[in-house]
Amino acid sequence: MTQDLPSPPRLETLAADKPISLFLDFDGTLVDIAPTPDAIEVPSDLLDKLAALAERHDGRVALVSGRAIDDLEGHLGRVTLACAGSHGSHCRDADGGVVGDVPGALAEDVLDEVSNFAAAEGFSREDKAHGVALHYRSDPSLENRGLAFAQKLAERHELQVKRGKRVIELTARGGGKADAVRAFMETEPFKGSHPVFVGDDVTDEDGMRAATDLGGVGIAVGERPSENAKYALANPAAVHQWLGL
Ligand SMILES: O=P(O)(O)OC[C@H]1O[C@H](O[C@H]2O[C@H](CO)[C@@H](O)[C@H](O)[C@H]2O)[C@H](O)[C@@H](O)[C@@H]1O
Repeated sequence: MTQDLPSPPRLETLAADKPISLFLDFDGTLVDIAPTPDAIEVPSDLLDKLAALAERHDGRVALVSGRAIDDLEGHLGRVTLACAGSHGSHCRDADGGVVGDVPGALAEDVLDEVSNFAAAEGFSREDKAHGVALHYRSDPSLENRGLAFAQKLAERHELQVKRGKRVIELTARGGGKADAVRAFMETEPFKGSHPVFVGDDVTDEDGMRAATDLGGVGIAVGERPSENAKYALANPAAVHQWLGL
């Protein structure tokens, strides 16, 4: 780990004087980064362990992922925790009820343009209910071309561009991991607790900032220097250990 941040106190210590909520990113935080989105290795008991963690914290655990919720469920099974997909565009409570506002899907002509560009330039495309991602892990030299394309398209269609690990994404404006944290924190069982956001990527900075603003902390995972984290953990294995999964 290259960043100069201390390890967090033990989870039990952090939760000793005040109720905390755990907001957990998925890729790079709970599972290791893999060559393609579908190649991740997800322990078969991960969801059960997360459910047990949620039970220990009276339901105050939420997954906050860039992936669409359907995609997460394809890897984990039916998620019975609070959950935010597509970078916080779609938030669901533990009973499946919608939390906060949900933006619409991207317009067909935008999706067609992204699809044509991806096919012509060698990106791998990931469609989501509330956005679309262009992956270039197999050829990092595509980054600048992908970014220029996404920025122009975002300007023309009033969308936002999100950056991640070897991925460029387009989503509707508004929404994000900060909004997801804030929306959950206004509802039970999160209300009145101190949010702890754990994540590894650029989009997680928003979640960490929101958690800090609301009296909690951010925990960065891995080597990427973080502007908003107070603590750091080396990798997903260290996250599992810290969470007691
Ligand atoms: O917010 P997250 O849960 O961390 O999701 C971020 C993106 O994760 C996935 O892409 C990343 O992980 C892939 C598997 O390790 C990797 O192949 C890819 O290069 C990474 O960018 C996911 O596919 C995206 O939809 C998420 O936005």
